[in-house]
Amino acid sequence: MRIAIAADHNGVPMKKYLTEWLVSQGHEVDDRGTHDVEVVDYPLLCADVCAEVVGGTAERAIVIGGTGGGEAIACNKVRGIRAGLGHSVFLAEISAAHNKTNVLVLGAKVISDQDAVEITKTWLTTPFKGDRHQTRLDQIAAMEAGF
Ligand SMILES: O=P(O)(O)OC[C@H]1O[C@@H](O)[C@H](O)[C@@H]1O
Repeated sequence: MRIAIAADHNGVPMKKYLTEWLVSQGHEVDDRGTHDVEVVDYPLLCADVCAEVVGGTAERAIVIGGTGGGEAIACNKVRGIRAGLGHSVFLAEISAAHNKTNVLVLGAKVISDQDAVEITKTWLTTPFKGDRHQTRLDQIAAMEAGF
């Protein structure tokens, strides 16, 4: 899978760890930064990777922040993006199965690097359930179009 990844200054080590794992699993990873601990503004990073997903150069994106809270808000402002916080394997499973998220948001201050791998593995491999969940996604898409 083609995956775009970004992290703010809080998530750089986790991004490196997760990217190495993703590549070891055969994924094509586009690392959009940031690359050091200098403080950056996460909305710009979110906009960048979300544009990749919406534009089709990446199938999915992963964004890592401190908690991920701000990143989730920012990503969900982009038309066509469904971003979900992945603070546990259960959340990641529901995020994929119910919400068909195309962006996974992680918090480097909330979970460990090893947790991030397990959460990402679940998110990438859990199929969308469709059915009533598709109805809700359609309703969300209609909201997005209307506002
Ligand atoms: O590290 P600072 O700049 O204080 O705060 C940024 C973090 O605040 C949260 O919304 C985000 O998860 C982001 O990573």
